Amino acid sequence: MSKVTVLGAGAWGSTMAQVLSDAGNHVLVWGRNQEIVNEINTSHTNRKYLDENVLPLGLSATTNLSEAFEYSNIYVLAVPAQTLRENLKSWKPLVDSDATYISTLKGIEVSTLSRMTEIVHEEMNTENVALITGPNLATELILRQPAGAVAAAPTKILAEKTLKLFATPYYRVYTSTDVLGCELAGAIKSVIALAVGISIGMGFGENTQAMLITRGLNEVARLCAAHGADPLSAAGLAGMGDLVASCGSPLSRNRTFGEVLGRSGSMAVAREHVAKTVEGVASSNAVLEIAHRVGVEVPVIEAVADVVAGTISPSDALDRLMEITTRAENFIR
Ligand SMILES: NC(=O)C1=CN([C@@H]2O[C@H](COP(=O)(O)OP(=O)(O)OC[C@H]3O[C@@H](n4cnc5c(N)ncnc54)[C@H](O)[C@@H]3O)[C@@H](O)[C@H]2O)C=CC1
Ligand SMILES: O=C(CO)COP(=O)(O)O
Repeated sequence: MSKVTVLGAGAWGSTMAQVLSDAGNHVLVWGRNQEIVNEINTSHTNRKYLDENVLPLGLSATTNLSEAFEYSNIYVLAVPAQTLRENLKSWKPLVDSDATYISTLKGIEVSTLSRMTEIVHEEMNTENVALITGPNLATELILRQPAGAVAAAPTKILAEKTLKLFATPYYRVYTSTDVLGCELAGAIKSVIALAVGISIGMGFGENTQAMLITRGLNEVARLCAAHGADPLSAAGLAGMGDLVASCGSPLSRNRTFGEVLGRSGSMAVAREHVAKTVEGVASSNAVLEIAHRVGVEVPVIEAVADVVAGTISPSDALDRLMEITTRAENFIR
């Protein structure tokens, strides 16, 4: 049993806090919104993000950063990807120098093309950084529906430590030392879920979705291989697992955003409809640039990045995808 601080009181921070609490840890959640923090402490709910679900009664929350960082030296990060660096900079004077950081984020920083664990390395000057990722829709996990995840860290010891922190009878956590592959897979799935959503919004069915998911998986594997990561991470929970969950579920915010975008053709309408964290929108161009940097072709990701940028319509993007000359269907090439 450990003491753990969860940084972020949105859908995912609150869900991770419940899992950690169920796993027997003492958990304090930090959030910036006083009303939400009060609600967690008094009625044990977070209605804005998690409807009427009742959180563990032992779970408490604070807006006080000093209190949050004094509480423990295990910090679970659950803020949006694009704010992580500025958050870490402002938290730095308060953190324990021996702290362990566990990222739960699924995005790429637009301004630097950094992965989330790279940002923690850079800003906090530590190697003690793990991540937990996989097919984990908050709205299902908060109901304690059975789910699996992968805890990835640079060392087996840290990966095992992360597994032990999170594992519960309903949350099966596997380990990996392929941080790069697992993290890239998590960021890319957000983009592929947008592609699938767009196709649904355009009125297409399962065949189109299956093609986008499978070719999207291929893009994950090729990007992993080109970066020296294990391409087989693409076939695990972080890759295929998360693609199945996010692309297959109307609960995915990325898929839902894509659906509205595919139907309306308007980013403004989609933003209005899904006023939540939609990592694939912010990250699609960054993922594309990462691919271009290593010379990997990623047509599905490119189509999404162009639609999000407004340089091509959803239907022209799909036409473009369908016109690409097909080759042998190798998994990694
Ligand atoms: N919701 C889900 O099912 C899952 C989400 N994730 C990842 O978790 C991360 C967070 O997503 P969610 O919690 O779902 O989003 P959310 O939109 O539900 O909550 C985001 C939280 O971050 C806070 N926030 C926004 N800007 C901030 C800033 N500048 N500084 C500090 N806090 C700020 C918001 O107040 C809110 O509490 C994302 O990277 C997402 O991909 C990962 C797995 C599942
Ligand atoms: O990461 C998730 C599921 O694994 C959540 O997906 P969305 O961010 O698309 O809602």
